[in-house]
Amino acid sequence: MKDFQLYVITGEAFHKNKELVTVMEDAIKGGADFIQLRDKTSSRKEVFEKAKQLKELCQSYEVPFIVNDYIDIAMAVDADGVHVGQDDMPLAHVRKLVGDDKIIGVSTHKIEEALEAEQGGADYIGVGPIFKTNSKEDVVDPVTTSYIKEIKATISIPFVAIGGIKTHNVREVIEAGADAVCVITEVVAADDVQAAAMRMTEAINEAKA
Ligand SMILES: Cc1ncc(COP(=O)(O)OP(=O)(O)O)c(N)n1
Ligand SMILES: Cc1nc(C(=O)O)sc1CCOP(=O)(O)O
Ligand SMILES: [Mg+2]
Repeated sequence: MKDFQLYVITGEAFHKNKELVTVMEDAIKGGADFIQLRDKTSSRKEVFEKAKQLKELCQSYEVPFIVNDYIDIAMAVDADGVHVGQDDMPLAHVRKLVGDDKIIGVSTHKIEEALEAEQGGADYIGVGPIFKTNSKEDVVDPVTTSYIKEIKATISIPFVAIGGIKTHNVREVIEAGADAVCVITEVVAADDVQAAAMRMTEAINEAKA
């Protein structure tokens, strides 16, 4: 899996008057280097159609494309991978279904979950929520940036910090040890999505410098 630093997840509820593909293309133009389709409300048929479009978009920019929750749809559109949570199918079975060449990301909120995902063969883990977020309904309490330090000291596979990350607080997240951050609203809810992604990319690069 190639390195990434700005992972952007779709959030159509936050850009009601703009097309999904336009928003995600603007995010990529602004520096998003990993994309996930996350859709909790559409029919499976609609999710499949969106996945097909985003796969084509991401492929044209050589940006990995991940599907949240729907392993079958990820496979059907030949996505680069899937993202699963703690309540989804166990990792070993996801791996059996998708094969060794696909990326599997696993959400984690505590060290035991992170170690289990690493030992089970996840390619990366999501670590969060770092800060308070309103973008996910069934979210646990913030793990805070000090937890990033703990993860960094414990885990060897790539991890991405997620939850309430904004341009104004991303420095804290990077300084705590994250190499990559994942956002929904900070990018997709912006009036100018490309500019928002560029601001986030610059803030990450400045914090890493
Ligand atoms: C990169 C990344 N990290 C965490 C999540 C959350 O996934 P999950 O726990 O499966 O919850 P839902 O997103 O399905 O509500 C994620 N999607 N991506
Ligand atoms: C989808 C998701 N998963 C989280 C986790 O902690 O696993 S937090 C989150 C929402 C992230 O959205 P925003 O950048 O708008 O806060
Ligand atoms: Mg999920």
